[in-house]
Amino acid sequence: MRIKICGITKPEQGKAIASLGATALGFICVPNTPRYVNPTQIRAAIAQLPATVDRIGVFANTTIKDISQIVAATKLTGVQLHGDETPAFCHQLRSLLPDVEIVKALRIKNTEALEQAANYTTYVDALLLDAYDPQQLGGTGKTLDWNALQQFQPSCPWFLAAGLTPDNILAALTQLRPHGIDLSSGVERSPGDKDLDKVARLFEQLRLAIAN
Ligand SMILES: O=C(O)c1ccccc1N[C@@H]1O[C@H](COP(=O)(O)O)[C@@H](O)[C@H]1O
Repeated sequence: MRIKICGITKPEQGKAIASLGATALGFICVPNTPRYVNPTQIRAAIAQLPATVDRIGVFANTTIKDISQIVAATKLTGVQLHGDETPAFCHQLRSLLPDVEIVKALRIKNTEALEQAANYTTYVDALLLDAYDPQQLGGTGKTLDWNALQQFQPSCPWFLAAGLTPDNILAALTQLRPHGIDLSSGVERSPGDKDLDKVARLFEQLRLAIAN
């Protein structure tokens, strides 16, 4: 299973989280949000990472030009689209950046929102399910109704996000079998300041999940 820790702002924390076992790190490229990092900060963090760790930039409601410039400047391996990007936008982005992983986040307000998934699967590498919040695009710490996701089986890989923590990850994974998980606020002291003890506890819990 892929394990993505998102909202990295400090290079030394990114390095430590990668060595604890994260397969992907996420960098928030959405200006005016609390975990925002600019391309210089992303480059500094990526310089500390082994090449095997995926580096995903999180964007929302911006232009293809903006995304492609930041990808070129930072060598991100993937982009997560966390706003209202359409399937056509994903298709266009994929044509321009064929070697970059595209993850479309769906912010789930109700069960109908899950039906959008099928419109994206042809154009993206993976989907990501996050919670809907009227004020914040992401990093809300709100959980999804895992029971309502039991039938969610898109034709592409998917990540479960939304309020996952070391304390609830086992419960989530007993109900669902996503291809990946994504955590941000659940392993933090404050926005953008990751708590390495919480990250270590997450990996202990995941080892338990694999053993059972
Ligand atoms: O984390 C942010 O600040 C953020 C800002 C804008 C778009 C997305 C953002 N974060 C994403 O939110 C989810 C879940 O976060 P949490 O675990 O509930 O705190 C995660 O995919 C982040 O990439």
